Amino acid sequence: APASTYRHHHALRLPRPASASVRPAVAAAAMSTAAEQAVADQKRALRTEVRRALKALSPDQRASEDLAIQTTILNSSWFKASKRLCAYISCYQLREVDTSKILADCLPSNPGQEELAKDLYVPRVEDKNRNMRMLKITTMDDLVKNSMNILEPSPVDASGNDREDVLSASSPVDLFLLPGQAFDRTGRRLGRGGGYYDTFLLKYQELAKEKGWNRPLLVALSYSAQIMEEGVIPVNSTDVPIDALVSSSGVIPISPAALERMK
Ligand SMILES: Nc1nc2c(c(=O)[nH]1)N(C=O)[C@@H](CNc1ccc(C(=O)N[C@@H](CCC(=O)O)C(=O)O)cc1)CN2
Ligand SMILES: Nc1ncnc2c1ncn2[C@@H]1O[C@H](COP(=O)(O)OP(=O)(O)OP(=O)(O)O)[C@@H](O)[C@H]1O
Repeated sequence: APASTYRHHHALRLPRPASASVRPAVAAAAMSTAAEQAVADQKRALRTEVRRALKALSPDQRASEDLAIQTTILNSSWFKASKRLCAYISCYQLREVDTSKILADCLPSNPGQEELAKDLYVPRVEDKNRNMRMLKITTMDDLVKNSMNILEPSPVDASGNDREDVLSASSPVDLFLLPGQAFDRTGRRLGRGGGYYDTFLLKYQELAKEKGWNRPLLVALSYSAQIMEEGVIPVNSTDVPIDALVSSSGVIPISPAALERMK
């Protein structure tokens, strides 16, 4: 059943060293370095495999999946009801599912229409030490290309004011739209290997808990070629499970929260 699988998301499906089985109470975070290394190696191999599969997609195939995924999201009640969200700025060269129509829908289209817009926060990488912030933008003109060729907001706006950091905001985010390399129907998500999103999501979830906020829905956007069979994606204790997946075939709700909020 999806719900129980979800709860056991962090179970490591690897042969464990004998020492681990005689000490079953050992915390996942204290797992042996060898097991963590095996997971890291398996992740790297899977990323290479998926990168190859995505390169084989024709531009037409991609465009049709990009349209179907974005249309599903834009027409959904859960997206329409979201007032504040964090989303990624898709990078075509990295073969990420396009988010441009969704971003355009969130931003105010005309001056004076601000009240119809959603609050939109997008990632900015601060350093190679897994530090990423989510900063508020109000127009696509707020974005500049970084050294990785991904568009991201400058830390200050045109008037010289610091952009609002979502972790300093006084109200919660309703929805996260997440990128990734591979996903499965139990909620596992494989990123690009920087650990940026897992680190950020953990920080956000700690803040939400402290403030007594509802948890946001964590929704990943996926080409069909990125959806893996159960058990293929290796996970460790820092991987944050997703609530739902959107592919060109529609929404795949996974967590109890998604089953409740996305019907
Ligand atoms: N659109 C988008 N923005 C994002 C992310 C993302 O995955 N997608 N990130 C999520 O973390 C952060 C940036 N992290 C990134 C990590 C790796 C690469 C990248 O170009 N990786 C190459 C391989 C590089 C290598 O192995 O040397 C690749 O994946 O092909 C880009 C961004 C924040 N912003
Ligand atoms: N919350 C965290 N605290 C400390 N280290 C972390 C955390 N999250 C991830 N890491 C570390 O970051 C590195 C990359 O992690 P992993 O391979 O899971 O990234 P990913 O899922 O591909 O990336 P992302 O989360 O950016 O999508 C690993 O060494 C992992 O242990």
